[in-house]
Amino acid sequence: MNTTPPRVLTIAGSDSGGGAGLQADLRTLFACGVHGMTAVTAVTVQNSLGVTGFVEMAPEVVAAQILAVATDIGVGAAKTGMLASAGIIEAVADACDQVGIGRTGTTPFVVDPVAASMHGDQLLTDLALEAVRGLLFPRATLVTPNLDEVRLLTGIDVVDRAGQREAARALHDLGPEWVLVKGGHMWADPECLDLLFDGSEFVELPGPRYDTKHTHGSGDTLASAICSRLARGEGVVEAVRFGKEFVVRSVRASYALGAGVGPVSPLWRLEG
Ligand SMILES: Nc1ncnc2c1ncn2[C@@H]1O[C@H](COP(=O)(O)OP(=O)(O)OP(=O)(O)O)[C@@H](O)[C@H]1O
Ligand SMILES: Cc1ncc(COP(=O)(O)O)c(N)n1
Repeated sequence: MNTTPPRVLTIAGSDSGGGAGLQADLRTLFACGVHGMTAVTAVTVQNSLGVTGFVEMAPEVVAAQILAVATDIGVGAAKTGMLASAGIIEAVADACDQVGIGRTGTTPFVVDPVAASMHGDQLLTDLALEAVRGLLFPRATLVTPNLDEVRLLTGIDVVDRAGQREAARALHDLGPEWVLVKGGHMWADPECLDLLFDGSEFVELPGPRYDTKHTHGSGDTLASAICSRLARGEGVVEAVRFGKEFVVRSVRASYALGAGVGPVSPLWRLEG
């Protein structure tokens, strides 16, 4: 009999182009040696040029998927991606409470507050932002906003490293245990510095900025790689260091796809 690997649940939307969303999560989790499970929130019509539409799942179906896998298979860590609406966020918060995911329980919970695609297509209604702040952030072990999401959530327009620290403090005040302010969108910075904060100590995670436009799915890849380590029982700092190294190598391995933006690739982990 083989040993059962660690299990991670992603609560996210489908990207028909296969570069982001739950497809990026599943391939990252696979490359990290983890059994991935999905609670599908929405199905997007998407390719390398952007998102042209989506349909949402009914909130009770999202909740039922979470309960089905958690009560049978078990969840070592969970993450959220595209959540689409306030109704889905309420259902996710309630289902997570029922099965011990997040700070009301013991299972690490990573909230990636996806608001729009990298092409600027909206993936969350304006009303749902308040639910992200009020219902998800206080339950999160770790939140991983990019700088556009930081602006939407806090009103802070981060343009330099001092602003990144100010934003980390403001986000921590919303209730998560840890905050990771990602620096991929700090375009003037020659590096991609991600900043981790637990309310008292800052941990800087420096990294190169590769000269490529093919970074679709980098946020999902980072959060999934982090979850693969949290599900093994690692601490947040160790898991985030692993995730950062993993995503850097995945950006380096990114490839062109279609006529637009290609995805980062976790496939480097499976080669050789
Ligand atoms: N060009 C790049 N070279 C190296 N690392 C990068 C690059 N762009 C982003 N990253 C890293 O990828 C991760 C995701 O960062 P980013 O700030 O772009 O988040 P995101 O907008 O949620 O990602 P995406 O929307 O592309 O899925 C971070 O660790 C960031 O530092
Ligand atoms: C279903 C889904 N989830 C998340 C993203 C964000 O990824 P990106 O910012 O790389 O477009 C996306 N485009 N689609």
